[in-house]
Amino acid sequence: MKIINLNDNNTILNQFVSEVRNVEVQNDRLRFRRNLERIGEIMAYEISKTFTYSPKQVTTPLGTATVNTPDTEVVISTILRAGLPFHQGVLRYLDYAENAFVSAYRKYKDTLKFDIHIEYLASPRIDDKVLIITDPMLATGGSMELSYQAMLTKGKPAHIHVVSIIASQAAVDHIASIFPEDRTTIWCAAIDPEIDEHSYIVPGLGDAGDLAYGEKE
Ligand SMILES: O=P(O)(O)OC[C@H]1O[C@H](OP(=O)(O)OP(=O)(O)O)[C@H](O)[C@@H]1O
Ligand SMILES: O=c1cc[nH]c(=O)[nH]1
Ligand SMILES: [Mg+2]
Repeated sequence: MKIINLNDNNTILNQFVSEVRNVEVQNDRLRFRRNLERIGEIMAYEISKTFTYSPKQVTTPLGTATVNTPDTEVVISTILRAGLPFHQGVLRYLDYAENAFVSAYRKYKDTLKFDIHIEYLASPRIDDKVLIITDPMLATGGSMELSYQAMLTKGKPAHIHVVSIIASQAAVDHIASIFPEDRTTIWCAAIDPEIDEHSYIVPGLGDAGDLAYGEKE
């Protein structure tokens, strides 16, 4: 399994990741959502390097040009809520992609214990397509695991890109142990060392869904 941490190279991506983490900046919801989108745009560009391409003829006003364009069939799937702006960023570059939406939320039994509930799935068939599952946060990896299982009711993808912004080391290890080894790539912009007793990533950024859309009741 390939694990690609885009933080290994210094690019402008670091600025956007710094802003979503920063308590002085992250409460500007518009900027927070836009930064998730911008990171999604960069990730889409990086992932596009793995697609298959073939030459096509394009008629210009002055002649004919040959351009290699992608042939890969892509489904972009997102995990509600925090995945929405991230998904939007990825979709902005992969405009021919199909789309899927899964809801996953933590239902707390007490302040520390919770189950993850999947209640909604809207997806096309995914057989033999490239599945990109977007979620900015991978804490325990539980939401990603259950969302992927839900997606499998729609077929068997040719390849799975698990795309996040901040992943805990534990989540990366968990996903590497359960996703198909030869057909999965994990992309992230940071791997953080810990999760706390509430299963939040440390240092992380806090609650991505609340920062994007406001607190839940
Ligand atoms: O790896 P996990 O331990 O499952 O945690 C990560 C999940 O938590 C966040 O969603 P959350 O449950 O907060 O829902 P929200 O997007 O509606 O806020 C995040 O977007 C992931 O889906
Ligand atoms: O650190 C975390 C964990 C779960 N959900 C978040 O938004 N952040
Ligand atoms: Mg949340």
